[in-house]
Amino acid sequence: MAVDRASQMLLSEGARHWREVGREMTSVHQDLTQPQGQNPRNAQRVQDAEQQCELLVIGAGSAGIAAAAAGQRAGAKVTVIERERPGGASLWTGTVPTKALIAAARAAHLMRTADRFAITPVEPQLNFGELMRGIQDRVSAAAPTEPSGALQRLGVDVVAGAARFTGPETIMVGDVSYRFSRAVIASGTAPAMPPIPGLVECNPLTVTSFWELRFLPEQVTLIGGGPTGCEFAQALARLGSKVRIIELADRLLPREEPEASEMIAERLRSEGVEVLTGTAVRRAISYAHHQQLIIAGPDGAEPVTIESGRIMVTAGRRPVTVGLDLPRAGVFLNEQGYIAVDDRLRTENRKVYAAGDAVGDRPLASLAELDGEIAATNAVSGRSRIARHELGPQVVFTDPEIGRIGHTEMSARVGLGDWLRVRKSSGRIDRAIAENEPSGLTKIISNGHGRMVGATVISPRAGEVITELATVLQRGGRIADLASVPHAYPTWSDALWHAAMDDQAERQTAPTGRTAVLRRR
Ligand SMILES: Cc1cc2nc3c(=O)[nH]c(=O)nc-3n(C[C@H](O)[C@H](O)[C@H](O)COP(=O)(O)OP(=O)(O)OC[C@H]3O[C@@H](n4cnc5c(N)ncnc54)[C@H](O)[C@@H]3O)c2cc1C
Ligand SMILES: NC(=O)c1ccc[n+]([C@@H]2O[C@H](COP(=O)([O-])OP(=O)(O)OC[C@H]3O[C@@H](n4cnc5c(N)ncnc54)[C@H](O)[C@@H]3O)[C@@H](O)[C@H]2O)c1
Repeated sequence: MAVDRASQMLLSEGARHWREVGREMTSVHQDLTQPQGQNPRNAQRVQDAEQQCELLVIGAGSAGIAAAAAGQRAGAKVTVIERERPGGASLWTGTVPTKALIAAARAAHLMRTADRFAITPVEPQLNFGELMRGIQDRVSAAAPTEPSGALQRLGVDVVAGAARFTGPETIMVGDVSYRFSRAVIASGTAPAMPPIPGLVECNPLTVTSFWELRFLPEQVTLIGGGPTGCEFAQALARLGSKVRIIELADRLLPREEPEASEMIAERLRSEGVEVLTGTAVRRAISYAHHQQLIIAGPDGAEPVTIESGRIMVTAGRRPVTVGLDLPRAGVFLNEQGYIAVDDRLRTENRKVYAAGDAVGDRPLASLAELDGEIAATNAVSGRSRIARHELGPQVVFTDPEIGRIGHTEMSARVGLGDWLRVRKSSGRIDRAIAENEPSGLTKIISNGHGRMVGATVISPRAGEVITELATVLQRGGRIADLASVPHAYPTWSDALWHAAMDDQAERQTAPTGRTAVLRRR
């Protein structure tokens, strides 16, 4: 069967095969969608039109692949429907290629700033086309190591095409109908396009189309200063573009600690990026050879017109639900437009679960994988596992990196109220001194029982450092535990240990016990 051939192809090793699978799937899909009579294979298809499957997964991104692997491990026969390429946004346009771009940009930055190590600095010569080809090679190389490796061994059926619900237990792909016992929707997100008049006519770049560029734009204006905007702003500036970043909120990275926003804005400015916060883009205008933006600053000043260079939209993501015909399945969206689920990831249709970015919350590849696994095991084995996203660390891969787990100070005050303790230290540890790195930040927020509820680390490799705290939080979050574990010296993780030790010392020396050192709000 053609679909089985596609599935067989998926089992084969290597990045090139992924592309071939994509092409093969496209042709399978074309076969399936051609009018009957033009293709004899369709006659057979229509005869056994309704396929039965135990667990049907829509989307083969991080969440879908994890769901399929977990479902198959739990004993179900799993079918995955994917309309583009298995791997999803994380592999092809998001997590993996951005980190490859950032690594190249960092090399350029080190060359330019080598004088801080008494090495003659040089202005790097960039071959952008070669860089982009190299990034694609690295993405392809990462493909077999994605969780899809598990699918390869487990023998999940993979069907190419776009899934659409036709009822509470049925979906269509092309003209083939599938009846499922359980389903997991893992359809992900796509770049959001803010409703700015004239923007679409300017054909702005997005994180999806960026990877098709063959020349580095001389000038780029990024609209949106979240993680994507900040990572791209720094990388593009380091590679040699003249970069401007416009953020609607009054600071970059508005979901992070204000100290993180400040440090990143300062660093970006020092590397030549123009940072405009509290700024609204009123209109975009496309001319034959250039583009302009009309922007309005925070102070109620008159709007001004600026030359934008190439525009890139990094203003967030929107869930991919159009075309799924969710109401036919009795699946509904929440107020933000994401698929509404309970904490066990079940939709209002008890047979249908949803996972990953499509359910909103915290759109991260690591959490999408966790979601996928939980949704599939709950669906197949009737368990009631809860997705605890607060235990998942997240990282903004700027330089310095910003690692966070759990609450920020602000969200802790709103969410937990009284008896918060905030321990801040500059991160001026021996490793930073040895490497001549400027100070960073370690901020640990704990409750009155000495248990951590959130932390932010700003330093080189903060992504590795923060992950240690996931284990601490999982085991109850006692800061005393963190302080009691020797940390290798001199490492960046040392900053955590110092912060924990300071916290312990302060608690013990508080003259009148708890109230003396805790701030009541
Ligand atoms: C620029 C950028 C950088 C990022 N960096 C990081 C990072 O450093 N760390 C991190 O943890 N996360 C990062 N992320 C987030 C991460 O990429 C996402 O959280 C992750 O991809 C979500 O996985 P998902 O499976 O939920 O959705 P997706 O990866 O979007 O997969 C959804 C899949 O469903 C398919 N699909 C949709 N509709 C249908 C349909 N009707 N029928 C069949 N198939 C369908 C799509 O084709 C797609 O393959 C980044 C994202 C971006 C954009
Ligand atoms: N390192 C990482 O883990 C990483 C990196 C990139 C993206 N991601 C994930 O992908 C998701 C999307 O990231 P993102 O940065 O694209 O989106 P985001 O929603 O996190 O940030 C978008 C930013 O754009 C701003 N914005 C929105 N409309 C605007 C407008 N009209 N003008 C100016 N600014 C505007 C918002 O205020 C916000 O700060 C994130 O939630 C994140 O989880 C993760």
